[in-house]
Amino acid sequence: MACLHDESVSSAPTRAYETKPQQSVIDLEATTLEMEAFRGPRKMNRGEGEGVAQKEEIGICLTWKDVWVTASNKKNGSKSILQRLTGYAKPGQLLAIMGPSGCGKSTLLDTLAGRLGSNTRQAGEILINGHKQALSYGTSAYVTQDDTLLTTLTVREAVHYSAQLQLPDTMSKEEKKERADFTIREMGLQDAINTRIGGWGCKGISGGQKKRVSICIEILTRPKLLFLDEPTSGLDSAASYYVMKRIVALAQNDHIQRTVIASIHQPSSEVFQLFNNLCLLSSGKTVYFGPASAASEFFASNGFPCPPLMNPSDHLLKTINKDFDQDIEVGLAGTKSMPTEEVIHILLNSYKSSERNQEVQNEVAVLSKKDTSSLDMKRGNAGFLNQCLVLTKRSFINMYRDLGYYWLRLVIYIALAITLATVFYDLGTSYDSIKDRGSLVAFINGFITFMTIGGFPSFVEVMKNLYCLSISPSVRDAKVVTDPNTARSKGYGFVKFSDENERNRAMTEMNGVYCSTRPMRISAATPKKTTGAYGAPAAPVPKPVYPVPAYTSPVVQVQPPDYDVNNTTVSLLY
Ligand SMILES: Nc1ncnc2c1ncn2[C@@H]1O[C@H](COP(=O)(O)OP(=O)(O)OP(=O)(O)O)[C@@H](O)[C@H]1O
Repeated sequence: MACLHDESVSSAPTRAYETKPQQSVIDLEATTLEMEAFRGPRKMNRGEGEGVAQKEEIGICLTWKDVWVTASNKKNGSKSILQRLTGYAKPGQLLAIMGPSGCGKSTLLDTLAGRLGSNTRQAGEILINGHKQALSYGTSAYVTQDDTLLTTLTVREAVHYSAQLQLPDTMSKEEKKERADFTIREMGLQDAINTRIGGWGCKGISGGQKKRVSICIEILTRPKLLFLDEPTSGLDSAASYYVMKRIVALAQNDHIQRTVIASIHQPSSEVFQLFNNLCLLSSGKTVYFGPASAASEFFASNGFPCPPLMNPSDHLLKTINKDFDQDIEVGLAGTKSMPTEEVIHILLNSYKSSERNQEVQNEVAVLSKKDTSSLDMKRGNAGFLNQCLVLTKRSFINMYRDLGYYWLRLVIYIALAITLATVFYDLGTSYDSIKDRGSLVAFINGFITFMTIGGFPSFVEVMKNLYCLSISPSVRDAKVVTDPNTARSKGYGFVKFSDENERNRAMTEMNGVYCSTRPMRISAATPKKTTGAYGAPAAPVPKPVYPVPAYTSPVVQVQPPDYDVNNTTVSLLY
């Protein structure tokens, strides 16, 4: 069974928030210095490396060779998205994936992270340190383009709660807090630590800070491989620069040589200089792969030099963007006169036959043969009971601060109670009063049912996650844990597997795998119980409400609170 933590449970329409000043660029510079000081000799936390001495951990070399991705749909048949891509990402380095919109940047990132959609097929070889292996929980992290944060929490709360949930029970609460605080500092967020995240209807931290909070949460487990999808989207050039600088600092961390792969739209020249390697795509093909600093030279050698004082990344993207080729015909494309199709053709052929391409093939061959089998791939997370307690506490804080969800409902219920009491006052004991009482009960039931519809969107989000799990042939049963009073999802659920082997396999292979928009956090839902959580009586036999169209017959069911059918269960958080 699976325990899903739902970040999206009740995002508030209106909230009060603390008025902490926004972090400025100057603050960020100060932060960098503070961070360096903070990074000085320190005792390692448990989980960062079990020993006291700091030793450099083995990094992750990711290589991919001749990767093809095709997507198919009923209307258009199959379409090739990526074609014969070869490349590598090394520890301590930042690889940027660039290209015009729709060229396949996100698809490449998803392919490498193993989170392609079900309507896609992939071919080719993707190796982690020379081995074909799944990325397990804690080894890698994926920061999506959209921030999924609870808007009512402060930065400190958001990161602390995530640390309590993600880090193993072998770490004490204090150690988890220390890790969270260190990570907040690492991302330069200490000045905004007590500011609420904020969202629609209430201003909280800035977009760049939100992005850094998302990164913070993802790197709590100290992943060695970090995927970032458009980490600078929606940010101004200064904020983009400081976010990227933090990311580079993460890659070159003292004792974890992280491998960072980021898809990026439009880097400024300063941001461009931060990239170690660049993968430039056009319509799913490699136009250039190699050191970012040599990309302009490659273009110049093919007759497309970067004009003086122009941002090199702007030049690269402008040269291979064919979306606006009709502008050439009407003379709106400035000095550009050759059709872009032709330009791309020249560059693709030139790269294919270049020494650079040969170097990349050789490097991939060398990295693929490297034996680093001692890579630690398994990491634990918090126990089931601990997760339940943390989630309940966090959910309570979220509801308490959410004007729409909690306080407005309270006011509505009080107003309704007064109205009904006035209308149905002094019914008496006559035969007619029985009908009146019946109407009153029917009205209240109808009203409460109507009010619970507000929780439906978050319920759907959790169902999506459970569906992902339910399509596995080994899954026998799944349920979302809901509030018995409101029918609203509590943000987690359970999945039951056919046997313990299947459960153990799922716990190894599915931890951290993306379902819908978030990574799953799976752990054993023990101990076996005959009563509900917190001493509640055992749940009644569940009523199936959500049939899953699968080849076995797993059924996602909605049940009243937490109980564990048997020990072949896992809890799942996201
Ligand atoms: N699962 C899919 N099914 C069908 N088509 C897909 C699928 N995934 C991606 N595509 C198509 O592949 C192309 C590349 O998409 P992708 O999202 O990788 O581009 P991108 O370079 O990240 O774009 P942007 O920069 O605008 O985000 C697009 O035309 C997209 O419609």
